[in-house]
Amino acid sequence: MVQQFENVSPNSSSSIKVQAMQFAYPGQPPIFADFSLEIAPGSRCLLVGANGSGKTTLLKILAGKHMVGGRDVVQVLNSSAFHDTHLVCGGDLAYLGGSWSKTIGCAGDVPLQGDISAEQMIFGVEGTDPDRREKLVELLDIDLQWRMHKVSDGQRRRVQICMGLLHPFKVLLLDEVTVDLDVVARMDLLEFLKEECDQRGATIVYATHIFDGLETWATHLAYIQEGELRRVEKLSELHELKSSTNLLSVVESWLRSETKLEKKKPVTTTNTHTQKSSGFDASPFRSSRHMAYYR
Ligand SMILES: Nc1ncnc2c1ncn2[C@@H]1O[C@H](COP(=O)(O)OP(=O)(O)OP(=O)(O)O)[C@@H](O)[C@H]1O
Repeated sequence: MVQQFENVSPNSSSSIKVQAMQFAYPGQPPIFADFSLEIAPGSRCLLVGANGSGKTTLLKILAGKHMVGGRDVVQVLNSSAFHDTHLVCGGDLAYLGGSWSKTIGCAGDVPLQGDISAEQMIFGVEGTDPDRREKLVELLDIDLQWRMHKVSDGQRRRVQICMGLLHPFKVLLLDEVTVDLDVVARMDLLEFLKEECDQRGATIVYATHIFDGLETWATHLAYIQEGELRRVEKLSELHELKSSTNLLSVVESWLRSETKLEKKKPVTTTNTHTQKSSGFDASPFRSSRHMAYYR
């Protein structure tokens, strides 16, 4: 069944449309078996779930980094996320995830670092509007003289974010990129992204474990458990949020109840089974979800 945000009128086209998607990494059981989701233009959707639940995999699929099914299965802006390369090449679809390494290459086992300035990185992106570039450099408080191999993790992250936002995207996929930012940079960036949605109708999907300040920022929330879409709702209609102090405690209670369900399983089995399960349960390798911690 397709889950759709309630503010999408039947006639409006979705920015993102996933229909009955199946996906597995080679040699692995499927992460997504029958996954459907629609996101309306202008939405700021938080993607939440436990470590290993499939958030990064979903964002990468939406970003066209994995080929999944036919052309109709994963659609972004009415085009195939994987097949229609103009989406990414033209800048309409932007993905910001992962973190930059200081290493730009290696000679045998020896890592090599290049001496490149922030200015060279940012001005190296062609076809950008100088006013937008200046606004982003100022917003992210970037010193164009920074040498990229000498800056801090947060400073390097600012340059990465700046480059990713230079083109006025229509759909932006964010995979926990604010993690290294200080609180001022993070709040300023969130405000900028909100304006992009409100003023230009851009759509943002943001996977995160940090919920500070997001109660008023996000319009929607999608919750994934082990590749299954458990909830997708307007934030203003999330009934748990009305009786909880904040989003963090709502998501915490969801994830804690996942753990409780799993821990209950061995209790219902026979003694022999229980003993085996207990031994396995004590192992750090007991499930892919827990394996996520060791990556
Ligand atoms: N390249 C890969 N090959 C095989 N399995 C993978 C690969 N990448 C991720 N997985 C597995 O896919 C599942 C989903 O991983 P994914 O990275 O999408 O989770 P996540 O929700 O983003 O987790 P986190 O919150 O830790 O970032 C996990 O079980 C993970 O071990």
